[in-house]
Amino acid sequence: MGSSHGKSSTIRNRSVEGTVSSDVVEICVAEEKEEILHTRRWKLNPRLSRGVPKGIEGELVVAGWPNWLVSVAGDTLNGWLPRRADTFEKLDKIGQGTYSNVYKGRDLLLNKVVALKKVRFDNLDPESVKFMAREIILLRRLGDHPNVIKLEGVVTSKMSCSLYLVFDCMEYDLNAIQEQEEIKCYMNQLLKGLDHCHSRGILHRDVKTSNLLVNKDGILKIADFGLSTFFDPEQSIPLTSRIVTLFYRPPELLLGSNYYGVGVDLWGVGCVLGELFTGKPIMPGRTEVEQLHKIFKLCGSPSDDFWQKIKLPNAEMLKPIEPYRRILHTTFHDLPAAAVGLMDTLLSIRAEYRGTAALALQNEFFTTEPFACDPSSLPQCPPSKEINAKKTEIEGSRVRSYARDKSVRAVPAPEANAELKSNIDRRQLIAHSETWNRLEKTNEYVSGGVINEGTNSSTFFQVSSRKEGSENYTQREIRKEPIHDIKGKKKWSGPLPVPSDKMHESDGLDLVEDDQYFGPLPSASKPIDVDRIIREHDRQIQESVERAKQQKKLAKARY
Ligand SMILES: Nc1ncnc2c1ncn2[C@@H]1O[C@H](COP(=O)(O)OP(=O)(O)OP(=O)(O)O)[C@@H](O)[C@H]1O
Repeated sequence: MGSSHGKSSTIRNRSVEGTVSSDVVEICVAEEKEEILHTRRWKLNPRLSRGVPKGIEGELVVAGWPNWLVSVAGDTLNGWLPRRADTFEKLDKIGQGTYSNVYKGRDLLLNKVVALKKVRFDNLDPESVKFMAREIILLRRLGDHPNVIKLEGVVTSKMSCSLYLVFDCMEYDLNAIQEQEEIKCYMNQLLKGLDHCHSRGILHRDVKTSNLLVNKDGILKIADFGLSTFFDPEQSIPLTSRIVTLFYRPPELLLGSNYYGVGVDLWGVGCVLGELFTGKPIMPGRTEVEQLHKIFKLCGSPSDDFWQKIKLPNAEMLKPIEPYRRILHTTFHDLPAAAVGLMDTLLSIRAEYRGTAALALQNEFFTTEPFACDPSSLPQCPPSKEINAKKTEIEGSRVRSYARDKSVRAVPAPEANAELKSNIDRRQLIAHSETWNRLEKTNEYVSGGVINEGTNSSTFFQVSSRKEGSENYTQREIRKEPIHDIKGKKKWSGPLPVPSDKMHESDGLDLVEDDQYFGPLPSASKPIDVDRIIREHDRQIQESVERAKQQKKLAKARY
């Protein structure tokens, strides 16, 4: 586990409910600024980047790239031409993320089916543009690897002010799988993809089953690099600890470490491995504190020696009163021994014991029978992603069998929603801090084209409770579903206010309207009050947690 360096140790005042005080976030913001600087350092390193010689910027703009994108991702665009919107035909909607809608499309030039990820930008929010540009930079750096989603191109369009990322179109999400040979096959591909990312100096930082996509040939590709970052293998540059979807977040991040490496992704791989065997997330915490508690209950709590040596910001407050024994092997006694062996390594509390993706590929799990099957022999399980997208409205693809259980009753979970809100705000915050950083450092306002979809966060969490089963590792399950059905009608917004829930399903024509002209951007007229956003954010979470507590009390009193 990384140690705390310098200013991180000044982080304090973290409340037990998992809310974060503004000074904590201030430091996180500062660290994210460092991270962005780090990214710049990588960009400027001639070994890692071609850089944009003077004059090339002009050429890029002449080539049709919008100014705003050239200014933040110029070197990455070098050698690329923007694709015209009318060279694609938009077909069905096949997915929806917090920040994007994903459509199946046809590349009319190559006569090939592709996925078009339409990225939403908040109104007058150029920092979101920069955030997105970072995703493009990372994806281009990753290049072409069979197990990493390939960015085939970028499409820009004037009228709708949208940006589309073009990817290979994948047919399936990674569902629960029964056969060991199949799980080995997918895990093998996942680790190869991850090894490629790490060897290119990139941490994914959001490894989870829903970000692992599979095509009809059984090829798994790691997708969604929206939270990814460049990293320093020596772990000398601080990174934010507020990333990775909660269920898959490693203990060092929950304890507030800002110096971490490949271990954060390997922890996620361990969670995915368990989930593929059991069919549900193995540690579904609802808050950061509960997540850490679940981790300690399953993986054991660290020794006193560890707590004494560790200098992580939240360590003191989060140390369990009673130590927990590691019960991974007993909990998963039904699973093949080699699988639990690999989980045991990947789910090490100490990040350095998790090893690397390359080492995991040599694990006994892969070298003993039954061996991984060939991707081409994997069963082609219907439904396709289009059907899946529709099905998601009702039951959510990864928990289908679970949802069929009559005893499952969906109840809104304020804490879970608070967590989601927190995640959404976090990305927003990172984006804000990024701009703020630039404004402070260069005294320059971002200019360029604002892409405004008028939409914002648009997913919700639903917590399903069921009768406790024999497994002691999961009593509750949280499903993530789109708020909108496939026709774009709002289903249920959950208790949290969604800032803007307009959906632009009718913007399907924007891909065939005209070329890539972007007018000048309105400049940011007013600095963003990051503190205010953070205070408001913390207050909302606190309120949600309080409400949840009240509800629990009331429910107890009733029975
Ligand atoms: N290349 C692809 N082929 C098929 N479907 C895809 C592809 N890329 C994304 N999707 C679908 O769209 C969904 C959203 O995509 P993605 O996760 O990249 O968006 P996001 O806005 O970054 O989401 P998140 O909320 O996970 O951060 C995915 O869960 C997946 O189902």
